Amino acid sequence: MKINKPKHDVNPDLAKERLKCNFNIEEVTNIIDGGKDKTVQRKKIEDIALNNGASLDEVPEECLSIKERYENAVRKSCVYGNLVRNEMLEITGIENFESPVLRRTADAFFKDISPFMLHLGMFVPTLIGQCTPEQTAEWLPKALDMQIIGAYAQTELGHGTFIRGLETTATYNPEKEEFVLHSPTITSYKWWAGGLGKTANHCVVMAQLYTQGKCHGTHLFIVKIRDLDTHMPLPGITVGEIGPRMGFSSADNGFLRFDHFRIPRENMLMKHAKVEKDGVYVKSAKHGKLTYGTMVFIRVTLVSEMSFNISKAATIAIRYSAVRRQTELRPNEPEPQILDYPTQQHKLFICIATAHAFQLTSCWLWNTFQAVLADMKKGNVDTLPELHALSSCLKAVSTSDALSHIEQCRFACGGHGYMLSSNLPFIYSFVAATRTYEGDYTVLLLQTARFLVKASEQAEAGKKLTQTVSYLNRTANADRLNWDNTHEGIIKSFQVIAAGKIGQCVKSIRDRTASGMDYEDAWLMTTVQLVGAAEAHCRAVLLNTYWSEMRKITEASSADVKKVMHQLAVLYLMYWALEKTGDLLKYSSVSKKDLDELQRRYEELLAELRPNAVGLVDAFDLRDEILHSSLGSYDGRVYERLIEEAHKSPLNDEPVNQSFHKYTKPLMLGKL
Ligand SMILES: CCCCCCCC/C=C\CCCCCCCCCCCC(=O)SCCNC(=O)CCNC(=O)[C@H](O)C(C)(C)COP(=O)(O)OP(=O)(O)OC[C@H]1O[C@@H](n2cnc3c(N)ncnc32)[C@H](O)[C@@H]1OP(=O)(O)O
Ligand SMILES: Cc1cc2nc3c(=O)[nH]c(=O)nc-3n(C[C@H](O)[C@H](O)[C@H](O)COP(=O)(O)OP(=O)(O)OC[C@H]3O[C@@H](n4cnc5c(N)ncnc54)[C@H](O)[C@@H]3O)c2cc1C
Repeated sequence: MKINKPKHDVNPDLAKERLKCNFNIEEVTNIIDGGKDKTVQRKKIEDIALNNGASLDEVPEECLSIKERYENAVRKSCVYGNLVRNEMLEITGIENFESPVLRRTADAFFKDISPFMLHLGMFVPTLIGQCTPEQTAEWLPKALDMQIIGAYAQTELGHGTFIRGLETTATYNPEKEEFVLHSPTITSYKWWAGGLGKTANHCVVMAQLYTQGKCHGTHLFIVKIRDLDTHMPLPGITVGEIGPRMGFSSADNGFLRFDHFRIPRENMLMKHAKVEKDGVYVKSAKHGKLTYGTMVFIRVTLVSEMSFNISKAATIAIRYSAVRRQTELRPNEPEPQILDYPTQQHKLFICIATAHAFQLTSCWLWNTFQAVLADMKKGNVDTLPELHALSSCLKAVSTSDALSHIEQCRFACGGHGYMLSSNLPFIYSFVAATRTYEGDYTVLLLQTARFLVKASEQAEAGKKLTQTVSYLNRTANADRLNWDNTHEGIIKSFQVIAAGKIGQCVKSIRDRTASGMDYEDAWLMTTVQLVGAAEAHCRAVLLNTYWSEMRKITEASSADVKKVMHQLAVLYLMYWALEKTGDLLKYSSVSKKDLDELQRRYEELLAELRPNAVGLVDAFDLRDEILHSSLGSYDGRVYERLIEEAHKSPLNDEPVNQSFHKYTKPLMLGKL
């Protein structure tokens, strides 16, 4: 594999690490990309970006003012958008406009985020999923060609989670064949939509549909909000940016208020329901939640997005840990590389394993999603509830785990990890938002819990369950599992933990209703347990999927690659078994001796993986221009880069800042 040659000598410690690596890095890269041809395609697309000015910021993004950051991000988005439409989509195929490769390449342009991300990320998928064929023909080519730029405006100031509580109204007027969009209250302001504030000229709006005097619940509408020539907001539209946030600093999350704003009838997205010219409401969907389709799609894609973000953080922290030396272990001996500390390995190797676990699970989830779409095309919506339950918990757990692993990577880099130039704070604040957006962590786990409680009751009634919950059929009446210290044994024990927790929830709800509580209150009182049960189910799914997909995908691999991929998966199983010892003690016959043995094996495994650590992150094949990190670049010139970045601080533009003469000196002289 052609590695982009570093311009400088590689740090000697990092160079030695690469010599220690005992597996074929390229083979692992191919596995991560999904095949050799995919690696070639990815590199070709990355080359297009890198040869066309990506990563060329004279002043680092973080040193710019809010306005400058936004303007710079728009400039780069236009260069990038143009490359996407003219060159990159030709390689991926237009149907793969959401390809992870495009997403990954975007990072070569944006350290933070593109104000156009939601255009490709949510606006286009909504058009694809929610339009009739005629509407698709009208809107999609314009959107893909970026003749129109869109946002997804669902959340309001008063409601994000509870979609049915949204207050924006779309009232049909049959005389004019128009909908009137209106924001009746302060809490009905649309709030948060990415790109809505200043960038978008169109948006998809979720609003309560009224026709013939009746409310039919939330539906989607496409709305032009700005003049395409002047970009001025249209009369009846108040639109702006919501203000600085923890991250997303180069984008324009927006607010939007409608004042009796009129749109043609044809602008209701009518794939699943429509309003006839005379105002008659017709529902064609066989499932009530198909208008939520874009959210399911994004939840599915976020699992792979989390894999990518953990792999970036792990690459930075592991390369840095190979370069950094700290603390004398024995007098007069050189200070060890911090990567030699088992505590450091404990923080970091799980990140490599998790990146693989999420990548393989995301491919499996994507295939499941495609199968459900195919079912729905044939009119069968029976598989949707399982997909909703699965995508909800995997979105919740993958974003939450990614966040805590990325924070560990930052801790692992000590003070330098706190520097924006390390890129870890950017990665962290980007991922922090994913735990909330597209469905809050707790809320989504409670969605999964609804499905699990029903499944558990069906298992109790002797019904055969679908694949991801079929373990409930086997474990419904199991009390404590006999501990079996094999890999399959660990996976089974997680299924027993999940089944036990779900069973306990069902019991709590029944006990509470039996003592006179109504079902809603009994459910509410049990929600802390229900969240735990859904998380446990998700862990069982993740462990099982990672293990079985890893075995499948490495079947034809070389012995060394097989070995190291196997070691990572075992590490993942052991890490989580040790994290959940309380649950294991409760739901299996595991003994203190078994757990001590597991801990010993885990520590040995860390040592076994140690020589391959740098090779494993090199296999993620993240070019420096995508990584944007003073600590994580391929050549390991950590200290030189930290100094170079420090010199870029605008505060170093002059030797004395004017504030000295204005304020400090008068203070020193008692003249203030
Ligand atoms: C040009 C250059 C550009 C450069 C760009 C770079 C390239 C980029 C390329 C790609 C980028 C990809 C990255 C994408 C990044 C995306 C960023 C996204 C940003 C964030 C966007 C948002 O956040 S949008 C807003 C999202 N909002 C939410 O998620 C809200 C969460 N709430 C809900 O989903 C629901 O309200 C609820 C599920 C919590 C409850 O719903 P509701 O109250 O209506 O229903 P019930 O509780 O009564 O449930 C009824 C019944 O229905 C079931 N159900 C609920 N939802 C679904 C569903 N979606 N599908 C199927 N079934 C569902 C529910 O479980 C109940 O079932 P029962 O059988 O009755 O139990
Ligand atoms: C960076 C970012 C970008 C975003 N982009 C967009 C966008 O492009 N378009 C868009 O429409 N939206 C967007 N959002 C909004 C996002 O989807 C919502 O913030 C998210 O769905 C959570 O809703 P909320 O803010 O109303 O939180 P709330 O629902 O108010 O949550 C607050 C707390 O209450 C708890 N809670 C709420 N309901 C329940 C319940 N039923 N049971 C138990 N606990 C509950 C939650 O767990 C949480 O702890 C974005 C948000 C962020 C942060």
